[in-house]
Amino acid sequence: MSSINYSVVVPAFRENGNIRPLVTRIFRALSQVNSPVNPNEVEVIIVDDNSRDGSVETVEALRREGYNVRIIVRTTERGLSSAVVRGFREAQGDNMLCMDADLQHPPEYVPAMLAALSPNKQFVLGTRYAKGVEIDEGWPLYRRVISSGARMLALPLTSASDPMSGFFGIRKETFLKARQLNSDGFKIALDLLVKCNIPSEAIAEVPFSFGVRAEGESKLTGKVMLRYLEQLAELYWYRFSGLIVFAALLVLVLFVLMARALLNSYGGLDGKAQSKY
Ligand SMILES: Nc1nc2c(ncn2[C@@H]2O[C@H](COP(=O)(O)OP(=O)(O)O[C@H]3O[C@H](CO)[C@@H](O)[C@H](O)[C@@H]3O)[C@@H](O)[C@H]2O)c(=O)[nH]1
Ligand SMILES: [Mg+2]
Repeated sequence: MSSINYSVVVPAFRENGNIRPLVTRIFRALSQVNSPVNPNEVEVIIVDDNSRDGSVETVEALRREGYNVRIIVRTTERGLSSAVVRGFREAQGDNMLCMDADLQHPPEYVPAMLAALSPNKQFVLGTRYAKGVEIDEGWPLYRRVISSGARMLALPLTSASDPMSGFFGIRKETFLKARQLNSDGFKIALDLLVKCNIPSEAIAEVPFSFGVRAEGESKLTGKVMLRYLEQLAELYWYRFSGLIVFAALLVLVLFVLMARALLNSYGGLDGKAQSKY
């Protein structure tokens, strides 16, 4: 039986410069005396979309040095969310974490994030909006505005304080229950929270200080933001369609009742007094 209990999944596109510091820092953090998680029970899975920038060679070198890391290279698919889903499907651990490659999610929080998962806490969310943590001053104002807007729009869907952080974990048993996942765009955490129907008491939150990208460039484009709005519309329908249909039926019934009352007041529906108008 595999002794791997924890899988850290990292979607990566053109992140070669960040992979070595990411992996070495994750395992260094796990090897600290106070780490709640045994590093020998952890695997790291990089899901790369055929970057061809030396990422494969970097991972091979790390493996030779003894780090439990592997890389999946996808050649026919692209996108952050679908890369995460692929990594989760291939993960051996019952406890799975998703984090970015660019060190904006500091690897030093990985032990606490992994340890927060348990049968009672099926989901863990790294949150940037809590006491004692901060967002790096170098993170641009326009990104802060977009992030706040995106967060507000998601408020009716989940009680989680920062479903947009991109730093989150889920238990495999819950992930396997997800139906109709939307693997487009960047917001896989929000999709999982809604589609797995995770109650607020099953969500653990771990405050973390959000950094700036170490190397390379962000892949968040206008198209990705548009996809987010489409995804929100789908999630609102998913969660509230019953309510929307009920409200529509209620309006229809009220309309019919009002129409009947109106017709009655003009002489009834029995045709005694035909309309003069
Ligand atoms: N495999 C794969 N990985 C991708 C792709 N696009 C992005 N990634 C990887 O996904 C991670 C996040 O991408 P960034 O380009 O760094 O995105 P960001 O603008 O910093 O946004 C991140 O932070 C936001 C928090 O403000 C998060 O909301 C967002 O989900 C993401 O985590 C990085 O490791 C990046 O390489 C893709 O098409 N394919
Ligand atoms: Mg980033």
